[in-house]
Amino acid sequence: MTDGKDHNLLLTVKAKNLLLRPSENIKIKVVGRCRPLTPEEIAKGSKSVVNIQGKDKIIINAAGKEQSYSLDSAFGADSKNADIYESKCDALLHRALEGYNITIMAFGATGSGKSYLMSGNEEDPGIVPLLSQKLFQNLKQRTGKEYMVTASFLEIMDEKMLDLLNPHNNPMTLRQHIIKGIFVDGLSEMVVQSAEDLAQLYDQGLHARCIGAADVKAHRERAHAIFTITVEQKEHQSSKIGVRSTITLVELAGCEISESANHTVVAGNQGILKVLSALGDSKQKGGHVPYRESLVTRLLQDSLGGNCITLMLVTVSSRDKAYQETHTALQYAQYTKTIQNHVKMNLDLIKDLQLAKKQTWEEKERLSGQYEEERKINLANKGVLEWVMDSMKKGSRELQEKILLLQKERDLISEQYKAKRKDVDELKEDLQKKIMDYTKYTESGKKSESETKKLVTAIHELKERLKRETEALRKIKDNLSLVQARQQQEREHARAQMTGMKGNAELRQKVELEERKRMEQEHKAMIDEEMEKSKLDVESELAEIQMREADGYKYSTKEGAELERTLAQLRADKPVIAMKLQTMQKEKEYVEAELEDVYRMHNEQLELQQLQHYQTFRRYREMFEEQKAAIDQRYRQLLEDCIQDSNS
Ligand SMILES: Nc1ncnc2c1ncn2[C@@H]1O[C@H](COP(=O)(O)OP(=O)(O)OP(=O)(O)O)[C@@H](O)[C@H]1O
Repeated sequence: MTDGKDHNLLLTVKAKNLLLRPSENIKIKVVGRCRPLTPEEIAKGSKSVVNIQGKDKIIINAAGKEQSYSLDSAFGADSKNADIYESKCDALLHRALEGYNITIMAFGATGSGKSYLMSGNEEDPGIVPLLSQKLFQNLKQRTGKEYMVTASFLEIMDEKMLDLLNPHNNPMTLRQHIIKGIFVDGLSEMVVQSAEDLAQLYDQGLHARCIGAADVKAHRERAHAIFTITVEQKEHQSSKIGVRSTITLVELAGCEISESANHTVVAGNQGILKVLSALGDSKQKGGHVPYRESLVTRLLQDSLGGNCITLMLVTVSSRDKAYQETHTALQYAQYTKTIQNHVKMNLDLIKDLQLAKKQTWEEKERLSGQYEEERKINLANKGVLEWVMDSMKKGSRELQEKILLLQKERDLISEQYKAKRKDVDELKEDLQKKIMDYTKYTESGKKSESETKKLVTAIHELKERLKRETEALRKIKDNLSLVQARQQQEREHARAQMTGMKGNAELRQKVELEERKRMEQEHKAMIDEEMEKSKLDVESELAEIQMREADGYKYSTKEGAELERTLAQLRADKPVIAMKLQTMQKEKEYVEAELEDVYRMHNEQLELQQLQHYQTFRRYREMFEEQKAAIDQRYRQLLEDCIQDSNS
């Protein structure tokens, strides 16, 4: 046994040995893919201005100019994703299995075909599903080797990270390790057993990308998605890890050039573009590379100029209106072509170099199991409980999509509601202030007719505006309630399906508990908001009474004014109480349904137990009868033997 100090020393020495291993210089390969015009673009009269010449040239013929870009390879509009995978990516997978880190990243303007290329569809599967299939086919053919495959899926948007496989709110930080390189501490790493598992995780992660995004397109323009597969291989029964490789599959945010004259680049990609320029632009080469300016460049530091074999897939649209974006993407592709990576094989990572205990296979399996439970609950928390349960059953896509769409619609309306609510509150405050000013003015005794008229007109105009805005707010709220009700209906529907699910009772219970908590939180927020609104309503009514009094309106008695105030308070309290009742009713119904489920499940279990008891009883009876028959037989035999003995 070594103590902590010796262990660290050993680690450093071994790490240094690894670092001293000679590296190979390999340039980043850049492959272009021009997508065809979509049917909608054709219908709108768009023209194609991009052509492929030979095997590696992309020609843009637009704005009266022809410009040619030379890449490592180029694929045209009629190419299939599988063509690109077979000729450009499969060899990289083999390098990964030898122990190299590889990265395949899709880069291009918004709508240029990055998702189509990386994810594809049923007829034309993308690079990620194709690579997943091939990975397991290859691993299965490696006799005498054990392997462990894990996957993680990260989204980076506006410098924030989201764990797409397990959307938790725990902190995640970028860390650097002397052997492992840069990694995200806190990101879930799931152990996968088959290509199907891997494809399902990827698919679920893609769904999670859209959850809660009001505008999916805008979201994807700004968000990077990084799917990482790690493969560890070792000889059977060996304690050495042997070969470890990381396969990083990246879909970068769309680099959009605005159609305006100043051609600004959207923020999502600025970090990447700066790094590509610093590494590849001959005018900037040799200078500082701003990796640390953005999360995505820090994370991809090894892929761009480090220890990794990298393939960049540049996607462009052939659409005439997109020609400027196409030029820009290809310009950066030219820079990328010249970037030199320094690649080493990740061999002989013996046990001492494992990243603490977390890296043992057993520990990874254990953690992955833990994440699996946690991620279902986290996904359920995001309002997609039914989707999680459903995708476990592998079916009913329609229902999943419906619930996701409703969630998005609800988020969108909630945003509208919040914005309108803010306007209305501001107007109310403004009105109160104006009324107060008016009261002070009337109390000052220096009344002039024109000034009074001006103040009163302003108050009336404000009141009219407030009325209109309040009406608009009410409509949005009705809309929101409608979507909420539809969502509730779908949930009930899914819940009914879910209750048909046998087994996994513990998980179901956990998910149900989370769902109930979520509902209670939602209700609390609704009530708080209604109370806040009621407070504002009362204040505004009181201000009005004050104005009436200032205006010389005489209540018949002093109590009259007081009564009016109390009435205002009660009027405002009414909707709060109604809402409390309504939410309590809903919670009651939910708990009743839950109880019914438990009762039914309990009965089913009871029946099952009775059946099992009966079967056990029957088995015992059979055994007893068999033994009784055997004893009878033996007794009879003994008797016969005795009779024979006495006769002889
Ligand atoms: N090779 C292709 N063949 C046929 N259609 C394609 C191809 N590539 C992309 N498309 C179509 O072009 C449209 C835009 O593609 P896609 O969504 O993949 O672009 P993107 O670059 O991922 O966009 P974003 O940055 O907004 O996510 C989609 O309708 C897609 O189906």
